[in-house]
Amino acid sequence: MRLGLIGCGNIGKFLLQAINEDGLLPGSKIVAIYARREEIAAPLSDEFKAKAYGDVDAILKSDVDLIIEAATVEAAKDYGLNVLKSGKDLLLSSIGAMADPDFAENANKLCQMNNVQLFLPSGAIGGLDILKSANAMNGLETVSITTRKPPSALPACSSLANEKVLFVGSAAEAIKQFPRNINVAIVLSLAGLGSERTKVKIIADPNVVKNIHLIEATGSFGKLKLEVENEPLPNNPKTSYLAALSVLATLQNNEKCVQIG
Ligand SMILES: NC(=O)C1=CN([C@@H]2O[C@H](COP(=O)(O)OP(=O)(O)OC[C@H]3O[C@@H](n4cnc5c(N)ncnc54)[C@H](O)[C@@H]3O)[C@@H](O)[C@H]2O)C=CC1
Ligand SMILES: O=C([O-])CC(=O)C(=O)O
Repeated sequence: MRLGLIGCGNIGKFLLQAINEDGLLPGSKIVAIYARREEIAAPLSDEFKAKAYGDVDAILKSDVDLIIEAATVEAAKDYGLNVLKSGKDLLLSSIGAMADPDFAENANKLCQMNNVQLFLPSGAIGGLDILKSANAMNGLETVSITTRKPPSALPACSSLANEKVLFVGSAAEAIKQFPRNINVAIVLSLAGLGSERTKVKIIADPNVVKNIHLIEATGSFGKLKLEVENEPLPNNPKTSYLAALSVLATLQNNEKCVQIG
C-alpha cells in the first residue's frame, strides 16, 4: 500500500517512524505527507523519505492508495470527502468529524459510489466489538463514557488543585465543545447508540497522569464495564499512546483474510 498522511504531529510522526523506519506494515510506506507548515514537513520528508506536498489535492492526484488523517476534526471535515471522491481509501484519527450528520452521510454515499473504504480506528478506547454484538438485535439500552485526564491534557484548566467535572451531556455536544479531546465518544456512538444517546462525562483531575476512559453499557446482553488507563504520547499529553497504536493496528489488519472481532 502507498499511504498519504495529513497532519504531522504526534500520531503522524509515530506512524512515519513505525511504518517507514521500523517496517511494522510490511509492503507499505507513507510516500506522501502534508503539513500546513513547510518547516514541519521538510525535515520529516528528508528523514522518512516521504514526499512533502504543498496541498492535499496534489496528494490526491498522485498514486497513493489510502490517506491517513492525523490532524484535527476540522481538517478531517475539510479534506475527508475529497479523499473519498478521488477514489482513495480514508482512515480518520479525528473521528469527531463523523458526528456531523452531513459529513457522515456524504462519506457513506461516496464509499458506496466509489467503492472505497473509510476506516475508523478504535483510538484510545476499546469495547466496540461488544457494543456492536450487543446491538445486533437492537438490544443495547445505555452507553456511557467517563473520561478522566490530567488538567494539562484538557483546555483551560492548567492550575487545578482538585478534580473538576468539565462536561456532562451527550457525545454530540461533547465533541462540539472538546473537539481535540473526546473523539473516543464518537467512535463509541458509532458502534452503539448514536451520538445523542451516548452519555459523556469529562473530568480534569490533577491527581492522575494517565488518560483514563471508563466505558459502561447495559442491554439484553448483560452489562459492560471497561476501564482503559492510557499512557499519554511522550510529546502530547492530550493523546493516548493507544490511539496511535490503534491507527497502526487498523492498517495492519485491513487486508487480512481472517478478521478477528
Ligand atoms: N480517536 C482517538 O482516540 C483520538 C483521536 N485523536 C485525533 O487525532 C488528531 C491528531 O492527534 P495528535 O497527532 O496527537 O495531535 P497533534 O496536535 O500532535 O498533531 C496534529 C497536527 O496536525 C496539524 N494540523 C492541524 N490542522 C491541519 C490541517 N488543516 N492540515 C494539515 N495539518 C494540520 C497540526 O499542525 C499538528 O501538527 C487529534 O487532533 C484528534 O482529533 C487524538 C487522540 C485520540
Ligand atoms: O487520546 C485520548 O485519550 C482521547 C482523545 O484525546 C480523543 O478521543 O480525542
